[in-house]
Amino acid sequence: MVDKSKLGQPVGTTLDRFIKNKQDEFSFATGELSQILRDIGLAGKIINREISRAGLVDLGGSVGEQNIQGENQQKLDVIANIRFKRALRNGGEVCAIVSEEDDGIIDLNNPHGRYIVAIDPLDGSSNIDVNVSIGTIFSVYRRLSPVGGPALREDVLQKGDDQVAAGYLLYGSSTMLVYSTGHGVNGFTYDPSLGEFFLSHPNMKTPTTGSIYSINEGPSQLFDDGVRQYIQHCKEQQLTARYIGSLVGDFHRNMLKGGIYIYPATPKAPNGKLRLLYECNALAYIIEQAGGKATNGKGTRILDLLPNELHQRTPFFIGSSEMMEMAESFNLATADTSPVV
Ligand SMILES: O=P(O)(O)OC[C@H]1O[C@](O)(COP(=O)(O)O)[C@@H](O)[C@@H]1O
Repeated sequence: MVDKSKLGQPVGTTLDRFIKNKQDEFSFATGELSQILRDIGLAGKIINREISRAGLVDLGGSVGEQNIQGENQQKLDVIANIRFKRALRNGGEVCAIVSEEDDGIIDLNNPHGRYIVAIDPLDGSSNIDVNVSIGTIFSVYRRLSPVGGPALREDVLQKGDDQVAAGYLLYGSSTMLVYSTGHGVNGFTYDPSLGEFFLSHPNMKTPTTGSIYSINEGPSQLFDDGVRQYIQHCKEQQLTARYIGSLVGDFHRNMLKGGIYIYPATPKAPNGKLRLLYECNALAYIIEQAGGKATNGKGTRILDLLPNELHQRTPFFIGSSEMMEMAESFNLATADTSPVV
């Protein structure tokens, strides 16, 4: 029975208070990581504002240039990239970031910062003009090189397992910030009237199985036999095909409801489309913290992949644990032995 007296009331704990309470639970915590999460939350609020008025102030459409990935940069891609860099520079804890939108390592002029951030400032941005959900994806690592000097390649080319925090913002029918520092996953919903994120999804867990499979089936004739057979299996089981084509939205829905998301390799794109550092690592960290799995479809955990370049891509299989095991059983049975990374 719904308690009607509570309907419409915001949940009490703000993002700031939650972060502070968590920090107090760890006597060794210095507050630096907390500051980074607050900075990301602040930049997220600004991006949320820009997205919600994009159609009114000519922020839709592309800037007429391509990013390092060869993709058309949208105006909001550029704005989001600037906003996150500025927030993290001003916060002072991050010495460098790597971004899906930039070629190399961006030094933030905080040589004493002990953290690195990898970010996709606005994922799925080709959907902006048609008002579909988009997102920001981020990973936080501790730097390996000595504090005081510039960040090095080894600082940014760490395994997903080395993340100390990761998460995403989803700009959807409501805006959410979901993150983990390795102690479970918590989700916060933005109340625009108060300008605050409130804890709305404490201790998120993904169901062990579900009824949704998400894959762009357009080029399915190019997929490995295993992937094609798994899709056929999903159809025979009468699972529901759901694919927005905007990773954060597809991921978030499946995490809440139970499902699997696949972006496989094709002969033209032997490592798939999605970027290990900016997209896959953070979501793999979140799904594992929520009880699910993420692999490259050939038995290797995403979080075990050691990147050797900033913009490296990987085939991506992520979701509920039982569905992942089933998908891998098809894919591995027909896999060739050539390495995928
Ligand atoms: O159109 P496709 O090939 O299915 O790809 C969709 C995927 O590409 C992405 O849009 C990549 O995002 P960007 O274009 O922002 O890099 C993901 O969000 C999405 O899951």
